[in-house]
Amino acid sequence: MKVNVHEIPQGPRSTWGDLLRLSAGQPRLLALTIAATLIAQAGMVTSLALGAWLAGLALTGAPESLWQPVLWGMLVSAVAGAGGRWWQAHISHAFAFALIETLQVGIYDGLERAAPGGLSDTRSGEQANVALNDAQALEHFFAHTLADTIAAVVVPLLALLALAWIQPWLTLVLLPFLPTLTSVPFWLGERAFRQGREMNAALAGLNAEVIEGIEARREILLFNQEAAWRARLGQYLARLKSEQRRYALRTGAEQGGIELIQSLALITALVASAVLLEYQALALAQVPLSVVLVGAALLPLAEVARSASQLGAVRASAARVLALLHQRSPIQDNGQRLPKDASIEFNQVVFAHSERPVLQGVNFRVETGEMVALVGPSGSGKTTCANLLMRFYEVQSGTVKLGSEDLRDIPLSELRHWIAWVGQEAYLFDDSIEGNLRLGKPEATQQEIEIAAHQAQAHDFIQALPEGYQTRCGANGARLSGGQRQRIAIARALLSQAPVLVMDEASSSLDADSEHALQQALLALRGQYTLLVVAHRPSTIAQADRVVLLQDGCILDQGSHEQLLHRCEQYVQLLAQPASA
Ligand SMILES: Nc1ncnc2c1ncn2[C@@H]1O[C@H](COP(=O)(O)OP(=O)(O)OP(=O)(O)O)[C@@H](O)[C@H]1O
Repeated sequence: MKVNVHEIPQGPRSTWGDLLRLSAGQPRLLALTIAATLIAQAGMVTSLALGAWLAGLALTGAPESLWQPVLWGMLVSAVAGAGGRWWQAHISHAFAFALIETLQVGIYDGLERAAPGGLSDTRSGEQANVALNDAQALEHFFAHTLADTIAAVVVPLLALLALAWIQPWLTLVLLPFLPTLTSVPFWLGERAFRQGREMNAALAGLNAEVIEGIEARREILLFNQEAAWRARLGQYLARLKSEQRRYALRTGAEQGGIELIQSLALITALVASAVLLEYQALALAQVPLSVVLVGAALLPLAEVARSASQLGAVRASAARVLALLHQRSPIQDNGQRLPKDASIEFNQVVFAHSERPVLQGVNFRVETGEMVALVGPSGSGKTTCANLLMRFYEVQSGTVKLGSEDLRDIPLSELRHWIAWVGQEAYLFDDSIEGNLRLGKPEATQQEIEIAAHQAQAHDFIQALPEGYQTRCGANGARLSGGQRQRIAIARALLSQAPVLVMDEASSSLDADSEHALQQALLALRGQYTLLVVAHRPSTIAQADRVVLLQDGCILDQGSHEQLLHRCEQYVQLLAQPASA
């Protein structure tokens, strides 16, 4: 049985509860982990207890016939303990990895639900930190802390019962120390959580800074900012160091407290044994065994208390992972209807980014098979229209329709089948060109791939590359030119066979060949697809059946290129500005 991570209840009170519920999703592995931990601890304690018992008997002249069976008993239980320890290492990690796998899937689902709007304020390095470091921090909790805690209840309990059977006073003198010992991590529990949270935040900030520095290394070099970047890294490192120091000081104080209580308990038990010996309430032969049982009652608890003093960081990691698991999608996906055709309609669309108005009552239509160019000054809201059509964001009022159906009534997966999107900076994976194209249709035949590449005017340049379709693109297509990247992105979109193509034309300048090839590609697609192009180049705009001119989030005019040239002064001015249309 696997727990659905989305069903885990929300709220700060339930961090540990949520982790326990998650653990219960793997009952077999959890039971085996506990069993292995118990065998490991019981084997070790039994072996020591038998040795101590034999030593006690030897003090009073035990019969030699006992030696051999007891030695065998010690050997068997020591081997069982060692086997249990080996099995525990194996099974506890299998248990932890099964849970981490569930969590990782939940984390990626959460990141996907939040993308691309919900996490725009979170740096990718911080998101990576949750997906990798925080999830791994929980591995330690599942693999070690959980089963050890359960064993730390069972083994000391059995040891105390055995001690009570030998001499009840020894159990009684130990009793007050046990809850005191286990309560140490709770004394500063909230502080540990706060410190863990700050330490994780500092680490995530450092990760984000390093990743941003790697991504922007060209800009850092070009603007001579290496020293400034190193100084920023230094600040993040200093913050991390100070948080780690604070965390280590508190952990150290807690561990010192644990050592002290453990020593006091041991001293009390030894003094009590001496007094009981004095008053002949304890036989000399029982002393070694009692000492071992006192250790068996104290040590597992002290061990768990010691590892619990490290749980602040684990709880902080858990809180971040759980927050991501509970991340709600800003987009509701409960539509049931299918588009009737490939037409697009914006009807009185209003949209704001964090209360900053972007679109203010936008109306326009794109008929099936028509090519419409969305133009306007930078920041006028063109890309936002494309994002709303892809339902990356939700309109605040008005409607966006595809095939006469409100987008909110169409299942998202269906919408993605109907609309293919080519962004300004479409991401290419560090895979072969063919691998990148297959993202559009994983099961595509070589012939389908080549037809799409032909349509996107990409086939010839791909063939000319040393390894053709098997050429690696480099991280984010670094080995290709801007024009080549965009043509591969178009081919990938065409391969998906969606009848609507939304293209955010690259605003950066392209070389003449690439520009010509892109124009040819668009010409070839005209009439076959419904094309909505966020256009920046006069050559693209001139190809469109109609042009929609946006300014400050409103439609200023719409009509054919020629009509606007004749009647709209702002349109003429916009076209006159180089690469800003
Ligand atoms: N994630 C965001 N958060 C806040 N504001 C945003 C966000 N994305 C865009 N904006 C703002 O919304 C407005 C419209 O942006 P949009 O990208 O739609 O403009 P555009 O017309 O496509 O510009 P360009 O031609 O420069 O790409 C701009 O003022 C921009 O600053």
